[in-house]
Amino acid sequence: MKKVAVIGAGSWGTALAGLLGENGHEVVLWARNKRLADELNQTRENTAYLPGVLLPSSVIVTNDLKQAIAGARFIFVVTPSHAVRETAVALNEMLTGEKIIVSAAKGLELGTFKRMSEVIAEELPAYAETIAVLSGPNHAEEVGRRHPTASVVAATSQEVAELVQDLLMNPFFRVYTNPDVIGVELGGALKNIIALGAGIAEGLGFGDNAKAALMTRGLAEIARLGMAMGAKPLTFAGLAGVGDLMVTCTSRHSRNRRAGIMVAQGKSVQQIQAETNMVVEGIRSTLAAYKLAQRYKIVMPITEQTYRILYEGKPPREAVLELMTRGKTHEIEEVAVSCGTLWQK
Ligand SMILES: NC(=O)c1ccc[n+]([C@@H]2O[C@H](COP(=O)([O-])OP(=O)(O)OC[C@H]3O[C@@H](n4cnc5c(N)ncnc54)[C@H](O)[C@@H]3O)[C@@H](O)[C@H]2O)c1
Ligand SMILES: O=P(O)(O)OC[C@H](O)CO
Repeated sequence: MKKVAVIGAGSWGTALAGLLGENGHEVVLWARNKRLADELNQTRENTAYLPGVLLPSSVIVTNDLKQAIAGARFIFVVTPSHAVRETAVALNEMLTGEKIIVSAAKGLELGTFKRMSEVIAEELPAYAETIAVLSGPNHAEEVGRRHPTASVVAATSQEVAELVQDLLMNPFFRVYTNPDVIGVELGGALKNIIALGAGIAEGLGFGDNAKAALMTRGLAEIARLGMAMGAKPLTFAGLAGVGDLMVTCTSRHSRNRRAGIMVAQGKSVQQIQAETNMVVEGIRSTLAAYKLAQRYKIVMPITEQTYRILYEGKPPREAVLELMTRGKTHEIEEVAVSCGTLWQK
């Protein structure tokens, strides 16, 4: 049994706290909102973020960060990505002793365009070597209901990755390790952009062909940017790459896909954010990836069109037409580029 703190009581933090509690660990879940913490302690159900799932009685919920991390060997950071830096800053004043920090947020920081593990390492330099990243096709709604799920833990230290793997593994949650932290994090952040696109296509009334094309060509551009940023191409063929891309583009649970449908219905980013209490990470990631593509001089047509729809008000049908009528290109050569062999070209 290990002491674990889970920071963030949204859908994913709540599901992870439940999973860790069921695995027999001593878990404290931190909720920003005291009312939510009190309600969770009493009813065990997070009606706002994970209705229908009951937390095991072993999980304690608090809105006192110091209490949450007291004695914890493992700290899961599960806030939305835009709150990860402020969370790490707050933790920095409190952390002492050996800790493993697990980043479970899927996004890129606006302005710096840093990955979440980079943000955490910057604010918690003493723990830079013991940061792990958790990613993969993992909807909280299904993990909370013990549906068979596979996930991946990335860390530069194999020992750290295996400690987190051992903590999480159980008969319904299977965890793999991967040393490619950059690839695992970028796969999780960039797939949300393609999910927005898949939702837009769905909202426009297009069918499965369009979605399959978006997913496949989306993966090619994720891999292109990822490799330019130092990721290993094969990671994108794994759970944090194609696995997460498939689930987020097709699942009824996907917030990014649902937001894309709303975009196709003519709603603005502001309207969508006002209408949902849940984070839609792809909205910020689209802006970050669009800027990163310029910085690394990578062609990312789907990301670019998604950016133009979200941030410049381009009509979605115009964006689709532009994607479909781009200059001719060669799939195999591009796949080879995605796989690294022609990367120097
Ligand atoms: N929901 C999933 O299935 C899932 C799965 C894997 C990864 N993730 C990732 O986990 C992260 C959290 O997502 P979620 O689905 O749990 O979010 P959510 O939308 O369900 O809940 C967000 C939570 O964050 C809190 N929050 C908002 N702003 C905050 C701030 N400034 N400081 C602290 N807390 C704040 C909210 O009060 C709420 O409890 C995201 O990066 C998401 O991509 C989610
Ligand atoms: O599918 P979304 O957009 O809800 O994102 C949630 C997780 O990243 C799925 O693994």
